[in-house]
Amino acid sequence: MSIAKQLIKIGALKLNTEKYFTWTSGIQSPIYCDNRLIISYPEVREEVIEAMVNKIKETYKDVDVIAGCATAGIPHAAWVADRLNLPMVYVRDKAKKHGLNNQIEGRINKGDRILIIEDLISTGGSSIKAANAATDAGGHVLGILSIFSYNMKKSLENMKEHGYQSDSLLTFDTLLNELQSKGQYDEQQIKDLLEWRDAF
Ligand SMILES: O=P(O)(O)OC[C@H]1O[C@H](OP(=O)(O)OP(=O)(O)O)[C@H](O)[C@@H]1O
Ligand SMILES: O=C(O)c1cc(=O)[nH]c(=O)[nH]1
Repeated sequence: MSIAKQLIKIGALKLNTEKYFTWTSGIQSPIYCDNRLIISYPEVREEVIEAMVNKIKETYKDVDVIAGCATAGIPHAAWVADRLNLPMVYVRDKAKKHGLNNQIEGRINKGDRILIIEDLISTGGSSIKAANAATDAGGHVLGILSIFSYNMKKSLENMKEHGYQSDSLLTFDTLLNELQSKGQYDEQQIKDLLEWRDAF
């Protein structure tokens, strides 16, 4: 089953046009995709890991270190790193205020080729912040691989501005097609959602 179908099946998609969701960027959105649910479904996470591993073998075969973007990217990074027998790190959104004051947990050696694993990209702000931290730590970021992207202009511009390649297993457009073909959302709802997304 496709990842779009799986996300719909496990109830990861929430639509509420009455009360908008607040995203991490502050954007108010009628839709929320909770990819965190994937960890509770072995068959879905297996599909995600396999798709990520295939993408890495095809596009990022020189990668040295898999980096999970905290928090929702961490489990996927761990499973992928394990499958590829590669070192792993994870990157917090900011440095800890106690202990070793680390932003990155795990070891990055100078020149390590790093792939950032993220569960979802809206504006791209979180994954770019993680990629910048990995670069500051001496790594060379090959790209950012996410499960899902809204494909907002904002994120595409942000990635370009920072010079990061970005790939997603699934985009908003494909997901909406799936929702429409299942008859879950009608044509007008799909049109409204696309218009809303295109405003960013
Ligand atoms: O592309 P962006 O605009 O940055 O938005 C996407 C980010 O938002 C969510 O994380 P959240 O901040 O909710 O934290 P979590 O991963 O700890 O759940 C998601 O997991 C991404 O990291
Ligand atoms: O941008 C976000 O914060 C965000 C959007 C979304 O659909 N799902 C999510 O987990 N975070």
